[in-house]
Amino acid sequence: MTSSPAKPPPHLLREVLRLLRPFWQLILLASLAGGAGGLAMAWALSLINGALASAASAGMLMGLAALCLLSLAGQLIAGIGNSLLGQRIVARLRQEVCHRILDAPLAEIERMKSPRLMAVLNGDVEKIAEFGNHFAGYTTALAMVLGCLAYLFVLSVPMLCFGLVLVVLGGVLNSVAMRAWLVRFDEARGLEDQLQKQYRAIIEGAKELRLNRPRRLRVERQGVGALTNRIAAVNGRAYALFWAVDTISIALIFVFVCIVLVLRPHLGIDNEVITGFIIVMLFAKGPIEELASALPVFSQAQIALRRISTLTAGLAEEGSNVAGRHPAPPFCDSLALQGVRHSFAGEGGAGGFALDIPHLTIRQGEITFIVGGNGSGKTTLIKILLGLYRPCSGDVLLDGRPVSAAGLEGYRQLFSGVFADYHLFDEILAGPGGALRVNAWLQRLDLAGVAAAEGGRLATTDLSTGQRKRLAFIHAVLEDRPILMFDEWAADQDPDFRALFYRTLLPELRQAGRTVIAVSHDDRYFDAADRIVHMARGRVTATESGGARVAGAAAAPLVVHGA
Ligand SMILES: Nc1ncnc2c1ncn2[C@@H]1O[C@H](COP(=O)(O)OP(=O)(O)OP(=O)(O)O)[C@@H](O)[C@H]1O
Repeated sequence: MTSSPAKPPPHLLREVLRLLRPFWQLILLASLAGGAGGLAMAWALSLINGALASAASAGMLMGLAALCLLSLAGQLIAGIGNSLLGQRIVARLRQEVCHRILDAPLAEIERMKSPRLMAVLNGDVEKIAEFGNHFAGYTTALAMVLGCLAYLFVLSVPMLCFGLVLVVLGGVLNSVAMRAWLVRFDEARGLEDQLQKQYRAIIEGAKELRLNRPRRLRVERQGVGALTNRIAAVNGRAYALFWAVDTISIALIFVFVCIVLVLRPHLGIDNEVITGFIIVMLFAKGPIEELASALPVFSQAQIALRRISTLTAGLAEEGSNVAGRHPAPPFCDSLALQGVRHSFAGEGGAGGFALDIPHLTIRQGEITFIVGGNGSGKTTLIKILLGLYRPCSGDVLLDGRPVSAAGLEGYRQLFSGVFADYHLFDEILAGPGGALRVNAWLQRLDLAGVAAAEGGRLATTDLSTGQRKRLAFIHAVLEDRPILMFDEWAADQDPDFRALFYRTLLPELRQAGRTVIAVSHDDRYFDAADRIVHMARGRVTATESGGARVAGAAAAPLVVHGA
């Protein structure tokens, strides 16, 4: 079972072009409309300038009205087109990031840690959404500025040169400043990753923080307080720089207007050209300011896009095509691990962990318990058996045949279960007769009074810990998969439900032809298993038959491995 390795992060420009490519028709339409609007506006400015210099004729006024209409229509179409474009790109980006997270091997998601993933989903994607929301305004402003330059070109080449010098000066100034504020925004973004951890602590640690005042003060002052202040200071410096550059850019416009006025007698350029230049400069001030205000948002979007590309490139793909059909393969005889080794590297001086299973068989239609001390590797073994972790070496065998990478998605469809750190979905995916079956199970597990189900959706999942776990059991059973896995399911059930689980539910599942793999510490009920796999320090130390098939079945002897 192999996955394609993580790729190096793509070049930013290539990434932007890749995102834009599917929308080229919309981009073309919006650009043409924006360009036409900008040119019409430039032409209208020239008519206004002409009308100021001489009396306006009726034809000129009609032409001016037509050009204004054309300019407005161009702006409208470009605005709507670019808004749609911005929104579609953001939607595509959101879908892509979610897809990459869903498609990545579980081990990588666990390695990335949820605060980092949440920071990308909530922070970076939203930063790009913010840029996307203003995208139409920026492109309209750009069309206006280009239209103004076009008018200057028609008006007089020296005036165009003045305009271009102004644009180049402003551009150089902004790009130098942009480099400085990119560094600051990047630093702030790094701090935001740490802030996500603190957010998680104040939400998930709500109980502990209310009980422990010194810890709460630590989180509040040294965690959230210190981090938010540092982010504010770093972002504040970046924005101060932006406003300084913005003010200088606007001042440049006035300086150029003054220079032209002062030099007018020496330039030998007639008055109409000079007034045209001044009108254009003052008109272009608004769009130029709008474009300048785009730069910090653009810088932040650039950082966000780089982070998203680095994250998604860092996530290897399993290559599972979930859109295709992946029926579960038949399961007739056994699941087995053959020569499986898997290891976790230790972090910060910790020793790491290695699982080493030369051979292990789980028989179809049996109840197998996996038992052992904390940290002995039971959950890791389960994740390998269910195809969630790919072992570093060795094979997972289904009915004696190795599960290939291509068959992995189908193989996983053989299982449902309740993990120790399960997630309770509020929609129950039960097949035909779903509602009736859900209600019957709710009755049976004493949940009918607290958790009603309507249209396959649970009215509430705000229940006690044990009740939530029973709901998770209902989810797992109603998925009708041939193999069910329970990781310490009964640990938080009361004695009655614990007994129901081991003495009634598990035997019923086996009776119905299901295979059950359960991690358990309940040695009182070990006799409920057909087979017990003992683990210690990442190895299977013994397998023995339980007492489940009592009534005359000769208990197989304890087989001690590696003794
Ligand atoms: N994602 C991971 N990254 C690094 N180490 C891990 C990871 N998951 C588990 N480990 C390490 O592997 C070892 C075995 O963990 P595992 O969860 O399989 O034990 P377990 O037998 O299920 O324990 P418990 O009975 O406490 O649930 C532990 O020492 C743990 O620190």
